Parts: sequence; structure tokens; C-alpha cells
Amino acid sequence: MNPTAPSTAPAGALTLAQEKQVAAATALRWVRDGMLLGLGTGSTSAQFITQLGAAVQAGLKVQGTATSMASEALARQLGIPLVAPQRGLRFDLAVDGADELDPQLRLIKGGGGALLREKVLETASDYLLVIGDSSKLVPVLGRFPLPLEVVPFALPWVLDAVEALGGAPVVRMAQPGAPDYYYSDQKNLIVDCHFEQITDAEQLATRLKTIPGIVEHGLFIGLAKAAIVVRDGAALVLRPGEAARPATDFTELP
Ligand SMILES: O=C(CO)[C@H](O)[C@H](O)COP(=O)(O)O
Repeated sequence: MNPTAPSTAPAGALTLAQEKQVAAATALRWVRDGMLLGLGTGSTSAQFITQLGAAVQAGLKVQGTATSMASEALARQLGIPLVAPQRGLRFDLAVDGADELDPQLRLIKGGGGALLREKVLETASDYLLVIGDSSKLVPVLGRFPLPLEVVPFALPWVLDAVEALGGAPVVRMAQPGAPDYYYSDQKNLIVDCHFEQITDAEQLATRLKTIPGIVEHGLFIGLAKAAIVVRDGAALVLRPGEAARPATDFTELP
């Protein structure tokens, strides 16, 4: 969740938690029998998985692969059939949250620490649908710190390299104020990089890719085909570079 966004809503408006529920319910309208789904990570994705689980219990026939151990555990608990990673596997639809998205549907992801598996699975998906509350859509990426997944041995040099790119790196801790680091599902560290404004996301992504020890960065560029963002109580569909419109046509996604 965006730490600067209000968590309560004025009377009559939806809270951010309610907006996430509506975004997840809207995404579910695009799910069809027989689909192989990529299951995202985070509170919005947890909403989607929970609602998907209810649909599976009511008879929907889908299978999924999760982007984190937490999402996998939730899906398993709800009876969603799971498929292990394997050669040739492609997903019809991946549904995932984001920390930020811009009008071109460039994303910052990894607030939940699952950016590596998310990027692997979403690159193997025919359609990435992002779901988010109203705080997620921004004109320019960068207010949310950009997460990097980093091999522990490489940490000192990665911190130097990120500073040389103009970022302020902070190693994520297990809990705020705790003495120990947070580790990803792959046992790597997460470094949150404060850039304030990322005016050239493509160039930054290219540069980060050349730094040894960065396993993956949280810029997702050219992956999202559409996003569902809930604003003023209404679910809107966004496509790269297009004006937002009401989510009414549930046949146009795969
Ligand atoms: O990238 C992610 C996890 O790695 C999440 O999608 C992102 O952090 C959004 O989370 P939330 O839905 O809880 O706001």
C-alpha cells in the first residue's frame, strides 16, 4: 500500500481496502473456465485469490501458479488447483497488484518482496492484468521506493552502484526497527531505492540490469496489457496510453 495515501475515506466513499475488493471482483469477471492463471502477491492479490477461491468452490474450473509462498499457501487453503513451474508453461491471464502504475502502465512492483517471481511468471503470461486502489495511479513513477532483489554477497557494491545512479538505497528489514534483514522467498535481500521521480524508467531499468548482484528490479515495463483501478467508487479499465473508461465490457480481455 502507498504509505502516503489516506487509509480512511470520507463518508460515502470507499476505503482503499474496499477499492481493492472491487478491483479484485472486477478482475474476476474476466476469468473463464479452463484458464491457467498467474496469481500475484500483496493485499490486492490476496483479495483476488480469496474471491477466486470462492468461485472455484462454486464450480469454476481453473488452475494457477503463485508468485510467492504466501499466495501459494492462500490458494492451496482455498482449494485452487496449483501447477508447478515447468517447461512450456504459459499463463492465459496473470492478475497482480502494483505499488505504482503510470498512464503507460509502467509499474513499480516488489513492495511485498515478490518481484522476482512476479516478473518471471508475468513474462510467461499472455495477459497481465494489474489491479489497484486509487492510490496506485501516478503521473510519474518514483514516489514509491523502487525495490531491487539482491544477492547478499553483492550488497555493498549494489548500494554504491545505486547511489551512483542518484538513488538512496535502504536495505529492507524483517520488521520496522528490527535488527535483521528481510529475505525474499529466494533467500535474497530487498533494497528499496528512493528516486523520488523516475523520469526515464526504460533507461533506469537498462542500467540496473548491468549491475552484478541485482537479480531483478521492480520496474515492470511493457508487461501490463490492462489495469483495473477503482476511483470514486467505480472500477476503471486503463490500457497503455489510453484514457481510463468504465469497466463494463467483460468480454474484451482473454
Ligand atoms: O508487487 C507486489 C508484491 O511484491 C504487490 O503487488 C504490491 O506491493 C502491491 O501490494 P498491495 O496490493 O498490498 O498494495
